[in-house]
Amino acid sequence: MDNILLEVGAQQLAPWLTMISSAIFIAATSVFLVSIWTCVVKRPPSSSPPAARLPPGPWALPLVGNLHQMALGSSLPHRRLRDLARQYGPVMRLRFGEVPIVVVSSAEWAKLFLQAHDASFAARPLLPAASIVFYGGRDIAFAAYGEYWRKMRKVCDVGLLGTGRVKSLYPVMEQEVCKWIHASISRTDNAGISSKSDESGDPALYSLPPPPAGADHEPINLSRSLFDLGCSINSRLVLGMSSLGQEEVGVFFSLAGQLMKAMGGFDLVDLFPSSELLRRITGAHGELKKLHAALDAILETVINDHVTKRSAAKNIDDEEEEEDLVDFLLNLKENNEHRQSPITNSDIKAVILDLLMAGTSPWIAVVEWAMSELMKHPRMMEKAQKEVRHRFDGQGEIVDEAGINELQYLELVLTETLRFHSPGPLNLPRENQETVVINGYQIPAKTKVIFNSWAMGRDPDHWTNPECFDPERFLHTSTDYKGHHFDLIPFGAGRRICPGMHFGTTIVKLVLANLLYRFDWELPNQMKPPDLDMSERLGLDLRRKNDLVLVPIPYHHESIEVA
Ligand code: HEM
Repeated sequence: MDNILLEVGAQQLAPWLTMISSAIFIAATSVFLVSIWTCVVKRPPSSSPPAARLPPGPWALPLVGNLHQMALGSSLPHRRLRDLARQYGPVMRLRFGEVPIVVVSSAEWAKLFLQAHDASFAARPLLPAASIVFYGGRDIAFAAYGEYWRKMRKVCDVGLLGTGRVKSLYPVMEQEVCKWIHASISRTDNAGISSKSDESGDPALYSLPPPPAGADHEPINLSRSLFDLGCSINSRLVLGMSSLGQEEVGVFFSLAGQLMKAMGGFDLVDLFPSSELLRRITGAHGELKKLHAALDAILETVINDHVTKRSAAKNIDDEEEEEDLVDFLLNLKENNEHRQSPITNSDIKAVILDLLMAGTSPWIAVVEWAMSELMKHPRMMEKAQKEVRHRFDGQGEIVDEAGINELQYLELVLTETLRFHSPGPLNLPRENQETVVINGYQIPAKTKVIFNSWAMGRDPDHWTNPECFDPERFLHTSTDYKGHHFDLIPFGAGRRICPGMHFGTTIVKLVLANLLYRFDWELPNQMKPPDLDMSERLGLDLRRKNDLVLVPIPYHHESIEVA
């Protein structure tokens, strides 16, 4: 019955249903045709894409911009910027005073900026303080992207990597590390160190006397001691062939240390670089200028000494005279004398200061952090020591360059330290000369672009347990720090990648290998590994907040003597 009624009803409704479905069909077809017309016929030509927008970012106050957000909480800038990026995204817009800033915090975006658009971001903003220290940006790091920068960068690529006429630097490093171990760690002074390289010209091999019997195991301040080592290596590489006495060299490095501190400090003028008034009222950078003038005078002496020695060597036709970095720069100056843009003494001084500053502090930070992590993780310390001792024991060699490059676990420790404690957590900023559009975001010309390599190294989308120090995470991956894997860019990437990467990692491994080979290490005052404080402080580099103080206990090898 119900079925008959339904059937009758359906028959009566049929014409209506037909009419309704026809109407729906006509309406749908019209909508479809109209939308096609709008999309295809009325659509603006493809050469004018939808207007690009600025990257997202927190709201900014009129004068200070986003400074107040940076001041919130007690965390350091790289941590605060990571927290803000979690809210606003991996490419984020900020403004500090009058300086527009974009912060890049993910590997995907870093790859777009530093690979796909590398040429557009190959310049650096010349910060007012850097302009004073580096003679208006005549160094490498702050030089305008162009011919001069290319020429000076070769100083690093050729001079520091030891090719060309400049002697390989490894024997110098090895010698200085060896002396340092005696003077600062074993405290046996330099007595007994003999350098066979002086006699034979071979890469340096040294014999060490055994540590004094019954010597007390006193704690040493490894952080300060590493600074001394940095000074003596630099002194050999840069000032070594000048007539400066020990005292003058000491003054030079003390001034350089103060200059670095002053550069790392906060200055209002950096936030309003266009304000001449502010510059005058605050007497901006007074301290920096004074320190710089004192260093300038010493560097001028160093250059003059080199010039005198070179002309004396020419007179006696001494082809074999050893060259150092200053000679290399003086050669460059002589070769460019008749060109349109000759190289001046100020240029040479700028590059020397650059290499002293960029080239010392970061590797010291890496050694400090690596030793701290190994002290916190005794199992890792044991593994690293076993490897070094196995490789070098009884072979008559003391951690030579070929040997340290075979230390696989040490390389893993180094890589993990660079991931977990990127010494320059915000790298060095870049700047674009023209407006660039990347993935729909507009980056206006003259934006300061910051790469938070520290945040990328701890990005949970890329790393398992990112907050754990675990060297073995790199055991079965091809990921390295050389600028091809954008989740790990402690040396930057692209054309302005750090030119001292090889030099820096070599010295870190050399120092660590020596420390692990020759000593067992303890924390002072019966401190337990979990109690070791790992707080950070950010100056020019990310360092330990408190100096690392450790007790070295000489390890008695069966054979330390060089055969
Ligand atoms: C562990 C040690 C080091 C770390 C972590 C480090 C890190 C960096 C970073 C992040 C940059 C910026 C790269 C970019 O913009 O993409 C840089 C640039 C630079 N570094 Fe290093 N660096 C180290 C050691 C050294 C050493 C030993 C030297 C020289 C002796 C050096 C000289 C320079 C110079 C001259 C630049 C500027 C390059 C340019 O603008 O073309 N660095 N470094």
